[in-house]
Amino acid sequence: MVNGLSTKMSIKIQNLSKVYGTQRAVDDISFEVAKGEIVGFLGPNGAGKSTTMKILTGYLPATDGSAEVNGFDVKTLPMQVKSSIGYLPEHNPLYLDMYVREFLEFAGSLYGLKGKTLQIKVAETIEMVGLGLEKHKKIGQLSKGYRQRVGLAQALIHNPDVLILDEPTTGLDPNQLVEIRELIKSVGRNKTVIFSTHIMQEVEAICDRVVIINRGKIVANGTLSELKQGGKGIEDVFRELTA
Ligand SMILES: Nc1ncnc2c1ncn2[C@@H]1O[C@H](COP(=O)(O)OP(=O)(O)OP(=O)(O)O)[C@@H](O)[C@H]1O
Repeated sequence: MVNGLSTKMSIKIQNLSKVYGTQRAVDDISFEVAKGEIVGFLGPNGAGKSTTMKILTGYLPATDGSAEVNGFDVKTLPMQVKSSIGYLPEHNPLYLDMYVREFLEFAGSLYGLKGKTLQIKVAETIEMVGLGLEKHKKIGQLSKGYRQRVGLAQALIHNPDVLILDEPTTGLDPNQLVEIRELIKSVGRNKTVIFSTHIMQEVEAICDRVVIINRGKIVANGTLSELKQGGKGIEDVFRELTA
């Protein structure tokens, strides 16, 4: 049992590889994320985190191996995978000219929500991510932290079981950082979350477990206490494994 939920696997990656030209960006990796877990996906720049996440979300095809979300294979059942996940990409592409509410209505409509159900879902999600005071603004008028909230809202609009967040707190000021972290933690109470980050305190604050990737290979997979055995800090562990 993890977080009181069953240990059914929400994410299952087996012998996954991605080759770009001559570069093996992801090299035969395997790991699983159980239902209800919050897993930190760590690794230095260029380690293969975004590539793995893009394969999981169906944005990129794998070269080899398999990836499943909620039991659905990303290659053979991409639509089921897309409706099971909420994805916040690293460079959170938003339509700056759209109003917050308008954008979220658009995002919800892509998942087949319409009419009253769509309106209710948009209103609930705006409240959930704390966008209430900013909801009448255009996205281009929002601060970076609030744009991230819009990104999280579009990831949550269809109430997915699994959240895949690629560096959700990069570039935020310390106040926004704490707020977005709290938000991830609270929405993660009843969802499976995998998120990448370079901030080690974040890992300590949010994660049940950590997977570390280096040069396309998994170099660690365990709970924080397992990785920190011997009294080491998570930063030391990270540096030793990825130097
Ligand atoms: N479309 C692409 N074409 C060619 N090479 C790519 C492409 N996308 C990523 N790469 C390369 O694959 C490797 C892994 O990149 P990826 O973006 O997955 O790393 P990352 O761990 O997310 O890095 P960061 O922490 O900097 O975001 C890098 O060497 C990168 O240059």
